[in-house]
Formats: sequence, C-alpha cells, structure tokens
Amino acid sequence: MVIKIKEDFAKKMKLLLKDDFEKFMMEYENEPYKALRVNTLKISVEEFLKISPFDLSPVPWCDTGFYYNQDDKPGKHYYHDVGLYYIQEPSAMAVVEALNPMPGDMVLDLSAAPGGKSTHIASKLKGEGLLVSNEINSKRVKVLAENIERMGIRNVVILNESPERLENKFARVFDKILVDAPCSGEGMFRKDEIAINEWSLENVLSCSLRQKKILDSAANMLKPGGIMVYSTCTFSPEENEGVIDYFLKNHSDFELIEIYNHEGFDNGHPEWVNGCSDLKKCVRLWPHLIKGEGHFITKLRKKGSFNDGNKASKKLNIKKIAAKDLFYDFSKKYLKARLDELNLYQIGQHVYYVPYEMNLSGLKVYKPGFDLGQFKKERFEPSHWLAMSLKKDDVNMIYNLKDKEIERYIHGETLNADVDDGWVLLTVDGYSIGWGKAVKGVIKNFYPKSLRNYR
Ligand SMILES: C[S@@+](CC[C@H](N)C(=O)[O-])C[C@H]1O[C@@H](n2cnc3c(N)ncnc32)[C@H](O)[C@@H]1O
Repeated sequence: MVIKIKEDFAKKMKLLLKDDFEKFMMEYENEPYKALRVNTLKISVEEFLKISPFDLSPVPWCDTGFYYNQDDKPGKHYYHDVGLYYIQEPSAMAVVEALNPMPGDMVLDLSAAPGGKSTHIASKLKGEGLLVSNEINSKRVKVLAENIERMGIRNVVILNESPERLENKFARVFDKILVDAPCSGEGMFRKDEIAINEWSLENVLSCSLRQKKILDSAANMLKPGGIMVYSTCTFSPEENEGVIDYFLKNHSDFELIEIYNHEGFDNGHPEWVNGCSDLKKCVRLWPHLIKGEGHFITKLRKKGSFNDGNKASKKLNIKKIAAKDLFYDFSKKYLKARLDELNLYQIGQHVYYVPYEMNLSGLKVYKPGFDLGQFKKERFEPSHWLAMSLKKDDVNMIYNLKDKEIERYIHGETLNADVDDGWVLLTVDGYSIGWGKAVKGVIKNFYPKSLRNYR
C-alpha cells in the first residue's frame, strides 16, 4: 500500500509528535485493521462466535467488536444482509463505549450517517428509550436509514436537519448526545484517499469553526446532568483540544469527565493549544499505538441534575389509524409479537411506531418512527424494516432459505416452496432476510429492489 502524504501535513505532525513521528509515519506502510461489531439486537456475542465463518479476535475497548482477517469479506456474506453485524473501523467503536447509553435513555446522534455509531447506540439501548438519529446531508440520510433498517432498530426517529434548527426545537430534551463531527479526516488517510486529496491547513481551520458551531447547538439540547461525547477522526489540535477549550470557555455549565483509558490510548494534549490542563481527560487513539485508525474522543457533562419534567411524554395520543383494521388483521394473522399494542399512528398510507411523543412539526423528517408498512389496494403490506426487526419466533410462518435459494431471493426471483398461502418471513439460518408472499406454493419476492444484488 502506497500512501502519499502532503508535505504540510507531515511537517505539522513532526512538530507535534517529535520522537514518535517516524513510528507514526511507518504505520502508513501497513494495511488498516478491519473489524465488525456484533448486532446484539439480533444475536448474542456468544451465539455469533459459534456460527461466525470468520476468524475473529476481540477489539479490546468494545466487547461486541472483533477484528477479522484482511482476506475475509464479511460485507459479502449473507450474515451481513440479515444484519448480524456492522462493519466498523475498530477505533470508531470506542466512541459509543465512552457515551455509554443505557436502556431508557433519550439519545441524539447529531451527525449520524452512515450509521456506525447510531447502530451501536441502538444496540446498547436494547429497544428501550429513543434514538434520534440525524444527518444533515440528504443523500447520506438514505444510507443511514438503510443501515438502521438492516439492523432491525425500532426505537428510532430519523431526521435530515441542521444542528441549528434542531436546537430551536429540542431545548434540554436529551439525556445523551453524540457529536461525531465532520472533520478533516486525517485519521482515515489509510482508508480514504479523498481525505488526503482534500486536506489543507485552510480546511482544518474551516472544520474547526464548523465544529464549534455544532457543539454550541448540541449543548442547548442536553438536559442538566446529561452527557455529551464529542469525537473526530482527525489529529489536528485545532479540531480537537482547540474546539473543546473554546467550548469550555463559553459553556461554564459543562465539565470534562474521564474516559476509561485502555492500554495504548493517549490522553489529550492541552499544550498543543495552550489550553486548560483538564484537556488531558480527552482521549487520543493513534494508529502507531493501538490496532485502529486515528480518533479523538471527549466526554462532557452538563452540570446540574436531571429534571424528568423535561422528558418527552411516553404516553402518545395515538393518532387514529384510518385503516387500522387492515393492520390489525395482518398482525393477528401473521405475527405472534403483539405489535398492535405499541404506540402506532398513520401518516399518509404508512403505519409507524413511535415510543415517545416528540413534536417534529416544521422539521425535515426522514422517518418519524419505525415504519411497519403501508396500505396498498385495501391491504396492508408489511415493510422490509418490519421483517428485519422480527425474530423467527415472532411470526406464524417462516421459511428458511436453503443454499441457492438465498442467492435467488436477494436477486429478486420468485421461489417455490410447500408453505401455506400468505405472508411468510424468509430466513437464513433462522435470521430474517425479508418477506415473501405465498400463493399456491409460489413465493412472490418482496426483497426491496434497492437492495437486490448480484455478487
Ligand atoms: C464523521 S461523519 C459521521 C459518521 C457517523 N457518526 C458514523 O459513525 O457512521 C460526520 C457527518 O457529519 C455530517 N455533517 C456535515 N456538515 C455538518 C454540519 N454542518 N452539521 C452537522 N453534521 C454535518 C456529514 O454529512 C457526515 O455524515
């Protein structure tokens, strides 16, 4: 692997790293480490390790994270399609470990696409509480939604907004906020050639201005006593300690708190920005010190105590579902899981589940909740998202695809099988991959066209 580093960047790193600079530069000759994170919403780590076709070794700072070999291609395996894991850069896994969301928390992921950290947050929420997953970029929000769907996450709202507009709507609403900020990406040079080409000193400074603005907005949305994590995948002090130093000077109601320091993690460097000594509580991950790319993580606490009066009300005024009998008919006939007891409402032809009432009016909403399906021609058609969130014991009819049938299904072909007429959940080794609808032994394919692939 040959990586051409820009001269200005190398000069800057030499000044910062001094004796460690050579070791840092030598790392560019090695391949980046590759890892996956088990989706514990679908399978326990123990079960996954029993069926994993890959040779895995643990990522020390994340108990659901595992390195795989360079030759393995887990992105092409069916277990990826069924959402048993998310392929994620190992250092990135340390971010949500630092945030430590707990079941029941209201969590905002402010810059979420493609969804590595949102899906990690959701697995820690275990279906309880709410994840508001926001992405400003309208193309990237689609990819985010696909990943949330594949991982079968139910307690989520997906927004396509700017931090400033969210700030006006959600003052002091969230228990935990993640700001995984857009940055100059210096820590990803081994993985992302575009980051190398786009790098410049000017861009570093413009990123740092944007990061300060984003953090200012995020601060207002956190409850007193709440936790906010700020992270980047870049090395420049201007985007890291410099941003946090600015933030603390302008938000005296926040304090830095320690992050568990795994072997090989470095602390923050206040001396690089002439900042307060507390900045040592930040954490830096360097590719020459750990098995992962470059990252910076800060954990902040808003002083004061929780005021649950601000918590969004769990009781929903369930909007009347005009065609609700159709959904309930579907549910009674095909589902063992009692989804009809959830907080359901209808927008247009779609039926959604939303665990907490939130006022989303005036916002660009990509998905107002978990989309269960839609009414089409006087019938309820279940969504792929619903299929991905169901376990085999949640439904009355499953058909486990065998060998070539898996490939045929994800290519969009119809299948022949001896099953009763009606909706059938198709599975791979017992894990749902999508819907089929059987009529007289022929299963019509409902795998989304956008996901069909021909590997
Ligand atoms: C580092 S990436 C997020 C990665 C994501 N958290 C994950 O783990 O998959 C930063 C994101 O910030 C978004 N972004 C760009 N400008 C932004 C802004 N002004 N405010 C908020 N987010 C922004 C980018 O579109 C990008 O998706």
